[in-house]
Amino acid sequence: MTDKLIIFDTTLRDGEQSPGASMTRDEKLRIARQLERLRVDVIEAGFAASSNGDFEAVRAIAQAVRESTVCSLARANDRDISRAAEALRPAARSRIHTFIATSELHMEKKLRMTREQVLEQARLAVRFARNLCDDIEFSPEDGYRSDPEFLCQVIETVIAEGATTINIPDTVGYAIPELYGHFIRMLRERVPNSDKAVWSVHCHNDLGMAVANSLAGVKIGGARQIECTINGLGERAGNCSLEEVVMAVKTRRDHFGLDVGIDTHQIVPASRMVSQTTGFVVQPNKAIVGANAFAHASGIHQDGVLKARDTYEIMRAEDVGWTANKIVLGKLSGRNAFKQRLQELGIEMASEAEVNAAFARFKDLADRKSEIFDEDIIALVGDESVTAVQEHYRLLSLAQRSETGERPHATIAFAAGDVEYRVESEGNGPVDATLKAIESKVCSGAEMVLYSVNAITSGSTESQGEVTVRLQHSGRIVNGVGSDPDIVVASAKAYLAALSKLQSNAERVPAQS
Ligand SMILES: CC(=O)SCCNC(=O)CCNC(=O)[C@H](O)C(C)(C)COP(=O)(O)OP(=O)(O)OC[C@H]1O[C@@H](n2cnc3c(N)ncnc32)[C@H](O)[C@@H]1OP(=O)(O)O
Ligand SMILES: CC(C)C(=O)C(=O)O
Repeated sequence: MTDKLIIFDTTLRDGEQSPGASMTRDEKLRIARQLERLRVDVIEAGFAASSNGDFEAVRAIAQAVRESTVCSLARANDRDISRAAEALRPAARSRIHTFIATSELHMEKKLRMTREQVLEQARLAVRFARNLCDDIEFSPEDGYRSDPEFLCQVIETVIAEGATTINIPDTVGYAIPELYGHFIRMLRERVPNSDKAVWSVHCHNDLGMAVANSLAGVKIGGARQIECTINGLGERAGNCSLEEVVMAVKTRRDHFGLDVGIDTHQIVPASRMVSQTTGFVVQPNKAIVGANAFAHASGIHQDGVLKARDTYEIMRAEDVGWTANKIVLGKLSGRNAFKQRLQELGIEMASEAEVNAAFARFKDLADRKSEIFDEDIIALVGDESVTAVQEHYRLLSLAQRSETGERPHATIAFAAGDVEYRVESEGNGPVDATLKAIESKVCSGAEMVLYSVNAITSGSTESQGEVTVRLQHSGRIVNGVGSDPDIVVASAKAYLAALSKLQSNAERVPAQS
């Protein structure tokens, strides 16, 4: 048994089976390149026989990816397997993954086949696939709910035909960690030729236990491959999440004693890419990749983390691809976190009494506002000039043109202090064109981390639109809000307001890295 745990990513196959997560060839290719940067061992690129589009996606990935093994799923029949082999032909390393259900329920009700027929079809499928590819994975679908006696017979047969990986799916997420772990172990002990294949686990999250079940399959069962997806995407409630399982094995190496080849710094970029591509938002409290996974909002924790990060952090945010952990100031924050933020903003208070007075104002504000931004703190420490310079950039006029089939175009006049500018730009949409035009002159280099639109008077189309723009630059975050019945105008106002704050902060507070 090796000490290496193989990470088999199926975001592009099982992940794509999430209703609404369908991806184009180019989107899949982009994600596959990121999975290669993440250094996953196997990329299940799709189900080549399912459509011409998926065939092309698998082929494009097989052509582009050099470091990871590229795999296609195929039913246990010659047509599916031939399509998979054809799509995978350009790959440097390829795998055919064939499957057939072995539970009584699936065989009788779905396949309408007897045990003997399923056993024979599995045997013939693996034999056929093995003539086309050296690396063959076999999955007895609904394996966990299958009769162990029959399952062992099927597995022994396919290993004898040349299957190199045996994957035991908990297709419907019915397993419990300890039971699943012992199930895998029992199979490995009972199948006479079990040591001729790598054993793999594939768990679904219907009861929220996909990660725990996979880890039990490894620890108790001795599996050495985990099938998983970025952000836990997948059929129904999803699959075992790659980021969680990888960081569990790495963080608790003392328990698992296994190596994984993943470059963990690529985890957050991969998570963002999958989320942006599929439109599946990552919940803030999601382990590893959620926005709050390394954020501290309560005073006692903030105090601990500021003194020694490991008081409340078992992993480093930077190690999974975040730029840093976060101290979020709000009503539960304490004096130490507040003082630290003052220091970061370059604000020096004359005495402890002044700090205490500012802290009292901060708590008061925090009772009314859920998150306190840097500009709030600057304002509450008593500098009246903030309001005056916030108006540095002002919208004078805006004209924009968008027509079906043409790129939207915006022309803007705005003032920066006493100077007036007139700028224009094209963009993906009218708002994009407008903000690009402004940025072409201001050259702030700020990153937009939030853009949101709300109807502020009523829910109808006649209401005023309120746009909030959040910009980040040199470790500083500012919000700009603008309202107007025309949301393009509201967007321009919000963007200029945020730029004004950035500009005023930059002037008054020395930028820090
Ligand atoms: C647990 C899993 O995640 S398995 C993977 C699930 N993923 C997908 O199904 C996505 C891709 N699927 C598809 O594009 C289509 O279902 C296709 C192209 C595979 C098949 O489409 P169709 O030929 O129209 O069949 P349809 O999907 O309606 O039914 C599936 C057929 O495959 C059979 N089948 C199901 N699994 C297998 C298998 N592993 N091996 C062989 N045959 C199988 C079913 O019994 C059924 O046969 P029938 O038509 O004789 O009743
Ligand atoms: C094809 C197999 C591995 C599968 O996705 C499942 O059983 O969930």
